[in-house]
Amino acid sequence: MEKIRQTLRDSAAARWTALAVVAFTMLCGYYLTDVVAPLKGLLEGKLGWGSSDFGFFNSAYGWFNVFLGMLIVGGIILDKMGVRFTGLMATIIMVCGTIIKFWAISTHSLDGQVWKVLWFEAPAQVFIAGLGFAIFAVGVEVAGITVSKIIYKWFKGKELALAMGLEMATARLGTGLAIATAVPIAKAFGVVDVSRPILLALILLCIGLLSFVMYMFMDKKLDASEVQKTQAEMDEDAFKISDIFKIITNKGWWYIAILCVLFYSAVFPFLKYATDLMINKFGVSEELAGTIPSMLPFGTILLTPFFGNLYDRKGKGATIMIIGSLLIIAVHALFSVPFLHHWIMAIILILVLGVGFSLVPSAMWPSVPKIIPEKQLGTAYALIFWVQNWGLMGVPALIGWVLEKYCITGQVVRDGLTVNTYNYTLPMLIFTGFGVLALIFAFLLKIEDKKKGYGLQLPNIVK
Ligand SMILES: NCCCC[C@H](N)C(=O)NCC(=O)O
Repeated sequence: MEKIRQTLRDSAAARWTALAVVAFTMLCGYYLTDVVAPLKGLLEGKLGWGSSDFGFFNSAYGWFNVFLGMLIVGGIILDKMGVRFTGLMATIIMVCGTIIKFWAISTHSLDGQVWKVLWFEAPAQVFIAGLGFAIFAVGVEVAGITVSKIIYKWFKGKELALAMGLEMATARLGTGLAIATAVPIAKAFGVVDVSRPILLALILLCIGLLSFVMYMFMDKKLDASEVQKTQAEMDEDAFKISDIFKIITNKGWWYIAILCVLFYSAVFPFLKYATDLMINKFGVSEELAGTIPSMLPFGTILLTPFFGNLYDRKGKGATIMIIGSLLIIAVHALFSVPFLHHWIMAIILILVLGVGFSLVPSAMWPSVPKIIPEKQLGTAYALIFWVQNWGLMGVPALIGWVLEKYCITGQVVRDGLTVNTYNYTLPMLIFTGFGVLALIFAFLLKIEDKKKGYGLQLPNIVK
């Protein structure tokens, strides 16, 4: 009887260790991504950043990923050069971008300078910090698609959605820690220093880089344990530029990409303003304001793997995405109601948002390999991230602009610093609108799945 060949993938210890190592790198990346958001008030009071400066800085996340198409380039590099090269390149880029951002926030050499670049006028510090963030964002996004491909490599036909859910949960731990710790770290030792949390993030990222180097050894071992392909098979499997055309002419892929941009636009940009929302609408003190939004990522830490596991075993991926979108709509709509301003309500809504934010990603990312073949997977994920980055870039800037133009209600002195107060009804209605559109695309995806038989409603584990 022919013996079934075992590879390193078949060792549960090896594949879960590989997951833990790359997930830690993502945790470090997400910490830096979100560490500035809770500092909005301090940036306004200490460094003179207005809401539109803050929105402009946050939009830098997409400058290179979107306009220079760096994410797409990253996806192509991933499919051509493999996960080791691309992951290492991405983590080094993250570190470089963070060094620039840290310098911009900590230096006084840019004080008083205002630059005008294209249509945008902002303090030089905002531009340079944005430049660092934009470079970092290329790294963290390319790392994200690389890690998705790594997980697929180790977990296909096994606990794929659970593994992806656990990776996202670990990354969200980075977001939660960033939101909860940024203000206390900036205010530690009795001296307010907004660059201090960024320095901590930089140190974490260097450890994340080392962690990825460790993964590279595991990846080499995995490749060595698998059946070596013949030249003909390798040629057949090689990624071709024409594959991009195949991806973007796939209706199912478009539905996922559009659902992704709409859904994430209602969550990540919301998180950037959530601390400020807690202060302005729910009257929470600045010290504690980050605690409530930080419950969202912490809530998703258990639920994303839980729903991933459910998808692996029971299927119903498209339905999971529909329910998640419904929850997002309900939460943002309730956040926009002016008379619901008790902090307990804020906690309840954030927790429900956490459920919605666990449901959609736990089903969406593991569904991509059901629609797109493995050799195009890096590019397919990269293109989805690219579409998504339009939202991650545009929506924070839009909300910052809306706040400054239509929502200022007065000024207060907090910790000796004069800052604006805002009415968040309009921004929350905008977030609700994204949820409604996401729901429509979740339904369209379900219909397309029924037509094409992608198997989104089927379990991932092959028995
Ligand atoms: N604040 C981090 C933004 C990461 C965006 C990334 N493109 C992504 O969608 N990753 C999957 C996830 O659910 O975090």
